[in-house]
Amino acid sequence: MSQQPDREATARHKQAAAEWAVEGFVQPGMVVGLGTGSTAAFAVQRLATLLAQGRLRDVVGVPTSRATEALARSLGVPVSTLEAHPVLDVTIDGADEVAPDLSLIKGGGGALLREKIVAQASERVVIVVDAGKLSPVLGTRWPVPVEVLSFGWRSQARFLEALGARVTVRADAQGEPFRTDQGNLVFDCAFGPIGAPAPLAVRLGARAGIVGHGLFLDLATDLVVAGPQGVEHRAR
Ligand SMILES: O=C(CO)[C@H](O)[C@H](O)COP(=O)(O)O
Repeated sequence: MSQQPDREATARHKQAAAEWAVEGFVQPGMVVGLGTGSTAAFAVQRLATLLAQGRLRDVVGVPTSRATEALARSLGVPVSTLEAHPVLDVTIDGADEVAPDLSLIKGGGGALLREKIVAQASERVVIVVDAGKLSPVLGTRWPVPVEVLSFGWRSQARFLEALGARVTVRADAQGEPFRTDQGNLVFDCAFGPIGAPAPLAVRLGARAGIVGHGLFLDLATDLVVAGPQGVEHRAR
């Protein structure tokens, strides 16, 4: 079987989830966190369409990355900052892996730190995914991205290996070390299935030099997942 139809179906499901979330959760006058990645991009596009059609008004977006900011601006979605809007009504963002309790692995696009800051400032965090992102246990499908300061990065790699991770320094399309919007490195840390993500998150959060990690625990309030059977909404 060719891979192409699967990719097309996945893209359709991402789009369906994102559009459902925008239509279901964004109201006139809201401040909306704009996630990063291909699924979140569908949400930004839908927001732009509804604004252009006059079916939504007075909405302002707070982007989670430079890429999302550029996309929103190019589509005419008004953008602002977390400094100007420290409390957001809702954020719509994608994820790499979603466990049944709506804990997440995020950061496949490298925007994990800003995504978590924006999510923590949001009253509602709506995660939009295709059904292929669902997982019984975090770490089964995806490594945990960890954002690391360049200073002393080898020490952080050793620390992460001591925690049981197989560490890969993320590279960009040119084969150079990938840099986040903050200029930091990303280590993709394959722990395998993570039975107890909360203690791991505490260890990662306590380590100087680690500036962020992709374990998003107790943050998502809603999941919108689309697959061959249609769109499903789950609230935590
Ligand atoms: O966390 C993210 C970016 O840092 C993305 O939301 C995540 O990687 C999912 O991406 P996509 O929607 O392209 O599958």
